[in-house]
Amino acid sequence: MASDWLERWRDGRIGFHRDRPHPALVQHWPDLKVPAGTKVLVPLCGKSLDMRWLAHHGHPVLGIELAAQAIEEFVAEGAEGVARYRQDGFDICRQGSVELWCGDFFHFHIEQAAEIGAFYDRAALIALPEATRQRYAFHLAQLTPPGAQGLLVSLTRDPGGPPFSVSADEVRQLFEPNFRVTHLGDGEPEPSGFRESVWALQRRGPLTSS
Ligand SMILES: C[S@@+](CC[C@H](N)C(=O)[O-])C[C@H]1O[C@@H](n2cnc3c(N)ncnc32)[C@H](O)[C@@H]1O
Repeated sequence: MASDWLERWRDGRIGFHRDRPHPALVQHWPDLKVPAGTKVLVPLCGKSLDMRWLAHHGHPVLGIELAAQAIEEFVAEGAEGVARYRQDGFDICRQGSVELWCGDFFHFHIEQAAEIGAFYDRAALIALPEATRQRYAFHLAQLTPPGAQGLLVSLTRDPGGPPFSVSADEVRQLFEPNFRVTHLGDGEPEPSGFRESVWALQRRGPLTSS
């Protein structure tokens, strides 16, 4: 629920945040061969430094995040000036080539996504309960044009969450209707019982709802 996430940010319970770019991004993004200049959608972006890594590698970034606090912390930790504006009900902060839309990912629609050509999901799918994950996969498909490439960092764990455990079968079942799905590998099991899995997704067309 939205209020739970806002509370987590307020209380500093953001164990998911990493203080350096995610190794799976650094390792696998170059293999996707997404041309520099392609705008990357980062759903449920938090204040992830992965966005700065993508920007540094020539990609305009569009992050969407519920918590204004996360966005303020992101821009406060950056060196460049910040432009602020409002569009279609979202408050937007732009810093360099990173624009951060504050609001609900499910309220972000195709008209606003016109220039998006790629996407990056680390800890977005797995932040959502099972019933919402189907909606997420379909919404992501609606926002991305045929041919768009993306990287997904998912996770399995003992029951509980968030983060929620999303099996390989579920990743395929969620995304295969609208994406070509390739399993790139699994991380080492962590002492916490978490184990990440990394996937390349490529948007097919046209859109299928099941
Ligand atoms: C597990 S964190 C991951 C953040 C980031 N991707 C990272 O790797 O650090 C999930 C984030 O999604 C945000 N969030 C949850 N539901 C959302 C929604 N419906 N729309 C936008 N952001 C959402 C939360 O506030 C939280 O910052």
